[in-house]
Amino acid sequence: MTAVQTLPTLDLDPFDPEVLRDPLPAHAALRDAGPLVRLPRYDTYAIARYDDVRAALSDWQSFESSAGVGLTNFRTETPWRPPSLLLEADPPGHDAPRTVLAGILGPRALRRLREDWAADAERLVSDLLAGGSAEVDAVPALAEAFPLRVFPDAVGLGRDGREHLLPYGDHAFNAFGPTDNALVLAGNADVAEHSGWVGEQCRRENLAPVGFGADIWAAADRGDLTHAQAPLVVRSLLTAGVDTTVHGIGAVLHALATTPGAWDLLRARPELVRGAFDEAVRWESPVQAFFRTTVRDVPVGRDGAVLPAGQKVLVFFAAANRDPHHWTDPDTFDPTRDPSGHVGFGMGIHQCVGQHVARLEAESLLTALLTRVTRLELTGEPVRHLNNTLRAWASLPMRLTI
Ligand code: HEM
Ligand SMILES: C=Cc1ccc(C(=O)O)cc1
Repeated sequence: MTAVQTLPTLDLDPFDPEVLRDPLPAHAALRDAGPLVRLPRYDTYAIARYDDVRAALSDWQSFESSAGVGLTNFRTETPWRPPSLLLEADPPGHDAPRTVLAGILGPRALRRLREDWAADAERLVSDLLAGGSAEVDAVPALAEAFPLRVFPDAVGLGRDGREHLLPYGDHAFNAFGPTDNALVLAGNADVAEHSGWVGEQCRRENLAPVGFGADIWAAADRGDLTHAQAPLVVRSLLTAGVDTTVHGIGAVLHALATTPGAWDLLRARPELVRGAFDEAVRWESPVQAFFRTTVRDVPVGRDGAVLPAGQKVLVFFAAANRDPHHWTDPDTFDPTRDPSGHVGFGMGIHQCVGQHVARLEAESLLTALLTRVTRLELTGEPVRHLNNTLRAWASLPMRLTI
């Protein structure tokens, strides 16, 4: 057994802005250091190798989420908002909300949206190309515009105030990091306003009679949830379901514009579109890492390392998704790769319950673009949007040639 003081140690700050801007060297250093690495900077630990990340995510009994999946330990510190009934819960409490959302967001339930979202995507792309080929910033014009056009309607939100959604989610994802870091402090000024608006939208009377929100409240009427739980489950959709897909779509557009031949390949082989989105989620990992908390002394890896009970440990989805011991040529975006097994949507009981929504949004938009656009290329330097948890683009200057 390797005592904690002899564990590999890195004086690494995963939330340093320069690491957030380019995390790849830090991820490689974490993988190379060992299956379990001490990060004394935050009195925490890191797991970055694919096999060990997958093992930790699959062992919720040893690695719990109910102490929070950020650096804050809910056992000893006050969360900034009431904990999520899914993300920050474990069985048995996690079970009912998860079963309800899995039913509402499952592939079958989404069939009714496929036609509407395809039409919405075609309208958005047609408007962009009304004057022929176009030069756009693909982040606001496509990556933000399409999810914000279809998802709030699918949830059943009213028309007003939707501009709160992105900044609310951005703050929520920052708040999984250190609560005293610059990104969190900058968000604190407006979080009450954004959070207040989001909370209001989760009330039954503010949701449309048809949509994911209404479905959640109907589940409460059936007794599958309590009525007290319903608004928090709606809040999960609003927290997890916007910024993630915006940055997932940003990632796949950037990947397709910068990988020679990829756009032509998808135009010739539209059946590759869904796989290409998952490959982008693997390659970019819009959600980089979440914490777990050890319930008992847990062995990690096969060299005798043991993580003591009660410790926060950062589980790096992004580092696992580029582990050369698991993936061939991991740093290459390859739309013909079979990306199954990637942990960009997590793994195990907390694996993303909205992944089918994300795939349908991406597929709808990409299909509309591939039909009309013969060439997609960058026309300027992309600009990163920094966040403690999200890997994101602030700007993607592009030319869409028809
Ligand atoms: C590209 C888009 C997305 C990415 C990369 C993503 C990523 C993830 C990841 C990594 C997890 C696991 C968290 C953990 O293990 O602690 C997760 C969970 C979750 N996601 Fe997603 N997500 C995306 C889109 C969505 C959407 C569109 C929704 C809602 C419609 C959603 C709702 C959720 C919820 C509620 C959970 C918690 C599940 C549970 O704890 O049982 N996500 N997501
Ligand atoms: C993957 C991110 C995520 C963020 C928030 C929630 C939630 O609030 O339940 C779930 C997932």
